Amino acid sequence: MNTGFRGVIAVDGPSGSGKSSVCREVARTLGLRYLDTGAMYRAVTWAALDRGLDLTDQPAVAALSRALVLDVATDPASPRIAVDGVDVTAAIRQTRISENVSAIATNLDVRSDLIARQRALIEEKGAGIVAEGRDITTVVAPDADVRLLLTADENARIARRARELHGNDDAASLAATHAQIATRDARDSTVVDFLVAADGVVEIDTSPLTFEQVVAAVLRVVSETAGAPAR
Ligand SMILES: Nc1ncnc2c1ncn2[C@@H]1O[C@H](COP(=O)(O)OP(=O)(O)OP(=O)(O)O)[C@@H](O)[C@H]1O
Ligand SMILES: Nc1ccn([C@H]2C[C@H](O)[C@@H](COP(=O)(O)O)O2)c(=O)n1
Repeated sequence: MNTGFRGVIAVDGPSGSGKSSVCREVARTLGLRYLDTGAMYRAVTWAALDRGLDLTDQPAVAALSRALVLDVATDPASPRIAVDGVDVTAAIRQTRISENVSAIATNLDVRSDLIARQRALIEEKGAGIVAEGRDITTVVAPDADVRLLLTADENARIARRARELHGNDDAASLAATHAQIATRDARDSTVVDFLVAADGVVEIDTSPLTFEQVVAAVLRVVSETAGAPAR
């Protein structure tokens, strides 16, 4: 479906709320670009580990971030990211990156650098985009045409991630996933608020909804606030 909507859709939410999967599908449906800002924090983490940096050395990590060439491809059918010419799309999903990315995401100088890059990507080409992360509705693109917060209760988020990572949501998988998600969200929320909707941001609680229902709910909000027809 290509509706003619060419605006900016900003989406935030905690880990496992469904941002990436839902936003990719919404972008595909509306014929928009798709920006996964979390992938950019992960790419800087990959580079810092690759260079053997101490992640707590904030000035050194920020200097590295500013020096990196980040190529971000925003086709929702195949979102990719490269660091200094190395495609790290798969590598940034490794557990070692998930375990270390909060050290980078809480580095305020890295945030300034990546926020500037994200704004440039959002404005690029004059084409519309769905951008998702933790601070898109509040900091990166507070003037977006559509602003959404996807939430889900912690149990739902942990079960989703356990099924994705371990193929099931038995007790052992839930316990392993709980530690990862809760620790990361707690650290990340020290620098940005992605748990409470800011003024003007529409919250969708995805806990009781299927993936398809969430996509439909987002398209409905887009239609209501920006005039693109819902499917
Ligand atoms: N409504 C839903 N019901 C069940 N599973 C879902 C739903 N939405 C997404 N999922 C699944 O939950 C998992 C987590 O979704 P996704 O990666 O999109 O979350 P996220 O908010 O982007 O998390 P993160 O910020 O950690 O990357 C994926 O396996 C996805 O397919
Ligand atoms: N705009 C953003 C996007 C992401 N982060 C942080 C939060 C996570 O720890 C990390 C990776 O994000 P994910 O791929 O899990 O969505 O980056 C952030 O602080 N701000």
